[in-house]
Amino acid sequence: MNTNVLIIGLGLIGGSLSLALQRNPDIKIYGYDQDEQSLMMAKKLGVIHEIVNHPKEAANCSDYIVFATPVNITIELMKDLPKWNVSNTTVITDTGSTKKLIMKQAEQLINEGYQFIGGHPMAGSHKSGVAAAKAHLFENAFYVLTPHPATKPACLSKLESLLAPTKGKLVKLTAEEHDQMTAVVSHFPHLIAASLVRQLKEKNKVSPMTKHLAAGGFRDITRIASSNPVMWRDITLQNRDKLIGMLEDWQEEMETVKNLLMHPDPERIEEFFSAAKKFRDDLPVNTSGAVYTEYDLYVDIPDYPGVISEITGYLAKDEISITNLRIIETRTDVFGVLVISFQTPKDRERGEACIKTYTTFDTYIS
Ligand SMILES: NC(=O)c1ccc[n+]([C@@H]2O[C@H](COP(=O)([O-])OP(=O)(O)OC[C@H]3O[C@@H](n4cnc5c(N)ncnc54)[C@H](O)[C@@H]3O)[C@@H](O)[C@H]2O)c1
Ligand SMILES: O=C(O)C(=O)C[C@]1(C(=O)O)C=C[C@@H](O)C=C1
Repeated sequence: MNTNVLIIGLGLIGGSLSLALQRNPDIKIYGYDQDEQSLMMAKKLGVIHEIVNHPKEAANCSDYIVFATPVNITIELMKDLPKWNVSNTTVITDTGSTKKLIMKQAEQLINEGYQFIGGHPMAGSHKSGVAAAKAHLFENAFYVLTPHPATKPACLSKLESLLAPTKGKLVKLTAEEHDQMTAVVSHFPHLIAASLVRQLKEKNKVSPMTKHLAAGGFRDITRIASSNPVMWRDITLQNRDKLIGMLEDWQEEMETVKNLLMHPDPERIEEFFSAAKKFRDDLPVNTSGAVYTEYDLYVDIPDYPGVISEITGYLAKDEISITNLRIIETRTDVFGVLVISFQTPKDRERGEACIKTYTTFDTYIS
């Protein structure tokens, strides 16, 4: 017998979850999105099995309901849910990046007899929309669940078994713990990335060449500034108090940095960088999720038409998958640097060997 799942919000996360859940052939996915184009595309790409034009159409026959909408919208939809004729055995969850206000709203549903367990897969991208959805997005990433104290173990197990095909690492946290930790590793870094880009924008008015000098370093640290502003507006609003606390700590840290600059002492400056490097190098890089893990290969390429398709052609011939391609435009003479990202170190090793076999281009791993 089919297990019916209704996914509301068919963007990057709802779409990726839907694709991952379909690894279980018994799952049937009903999809709803307020955006008609996303809905049509989700169906066309095989991300969902069936379109519904209102959550009500599938809510009463669904074993699970997943909200994968921006966090403020999720709260609004949760208020509406009692009108959808949902069974008290249906497990309701969400994918929102914040948990405290969502769990506060869930309290009302739980008091009315509904089953709600908060969820947040700690993997994503700066890209939005169903076209960016990937079945493997959550593999090896932490997938946080925030059960309510009244949640029955059987209900939690039921959700855990639904999510098993994501191959995420399911962990339980309270909403408070979740929002504190994600403020540190996700929400605050997004504010800082946006601020760095805003600072560049201002400085660039004075020296318009500045932005052209932005190479790997600036691009790496600010990639997430290209994320969806509406999604980040809502996350920021919902985790405002934790972010204010983070900002106060940050201001202290910046005072320390200022001090290092005002009273320069080479040893202390080196120690400042060393302590950060040591901790960063020790982060668990072999997992996906909170730590960005693409494996980059740098290739010095001459500037002639077709060079990129030539390289991707060799990789395709040897059946080596890549996850991203970009060119660092720091050098305007005859060479540029092509950065090819792979999903695993093994793929990168094969990619490097392949390029060395077919070309004389220099390759580097940073
Ligand atoms: N992007 C990430 O990296 C990431 C990672 C983990 C969790 N999340 C969380 O997952 C949720 C979805 O994020 P996303 O990246 O998939 O966003 P997205 O913008 O790619 O998708 C959101 C989808 O929700 C739809 N939507 C908006 N209002 C709606 C409504 N009233 N009814 C139905 N559908 C509606 C939009 O049309 C869109 O298709 C958010 O709560 C976000 O905080 C995001
Ligand atoms: O990789 C990215 O672009 C992300 O921003 C993903 C990211 C994160 O901050 O790590 C963003 C929001 C989520 O709730 C979880 C993951």
